[in-house]
Amino acid sequence: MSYMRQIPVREKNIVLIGFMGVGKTTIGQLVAKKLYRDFIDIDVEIEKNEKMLIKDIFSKYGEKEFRRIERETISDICQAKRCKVVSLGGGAFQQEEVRNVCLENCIVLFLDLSWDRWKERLDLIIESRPVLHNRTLEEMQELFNARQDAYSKHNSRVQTDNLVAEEVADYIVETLKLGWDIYQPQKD
Ligand SMILES: Nc1ncnc2c1ncn2[C@@H]1O[C@H](COP(=O)(O)OP(=O)(O)O)[C@@H](O)[C@H]1O
Ligand SMILES: O=C(O)C1=C[C@@H](OP(=O)(O)O)[C@@H](O)[C@H](O)C1
Ligand SMILES: [Mg+2]
Repeated sequence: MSYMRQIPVREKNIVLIGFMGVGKTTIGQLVAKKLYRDFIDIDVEIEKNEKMLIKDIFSKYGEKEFRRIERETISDICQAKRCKVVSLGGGAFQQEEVRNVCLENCIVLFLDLSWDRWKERLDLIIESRPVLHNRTLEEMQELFNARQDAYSKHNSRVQTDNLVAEEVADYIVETLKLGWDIYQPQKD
């Protein structure tokens, strides 16, 4: 086993994962403010670095290239930074390298939302999420279901169905402070 320097828990980045539209960006910002930490949204980092919107990266270079950029951005940030709150894009955790780097270096929180509640948010998010374009609702549900396996690798899960964003953020802060429900996921 390679030698790895342990990161003190209170310095670990807090990483939010979950399907697109569950609230990672909105809630990540709130959690960062409540914990007096900097907030990093991986999609915003990518847009800044590439000087392009995510949907334009998809249309110009394709999803495969977006995933490469996404993987490298997450890997760099999760290894180099401390004490941040980091929101990933909803597809990032499908990549094994992303899961490994996050679970080895950070506290990974899964924002869970039921399919029925998620459907109600579709109009809010569809325009800026190219992965949803040209898919029927049934196909979106298949994608939603197919991704749950990757999200099951986390250190804690927050069920968000009946909570507004502020309530989810408060719950996360309490969870972190009191060490509720923080566990190690099973290995792949
Ligand atoms: N807990 C919540 N309850 C209701 N609406 C929410 C909640 N969290 C986020 N939203 C709304 O859902 C949409 C998607 O949120 P966003 O933070 O961009 O999600 P993600 O980053 O996971 O794709 C936004 O319009 C946001 O205001
Ligand atoms: O789930 C996905 O494949 C994606 C989710 C988006 O982020 P959010 O989860 O923040 O919407 C963004 O990274 C990109 O549009 C692809
Ligand atoms: Mg987001």
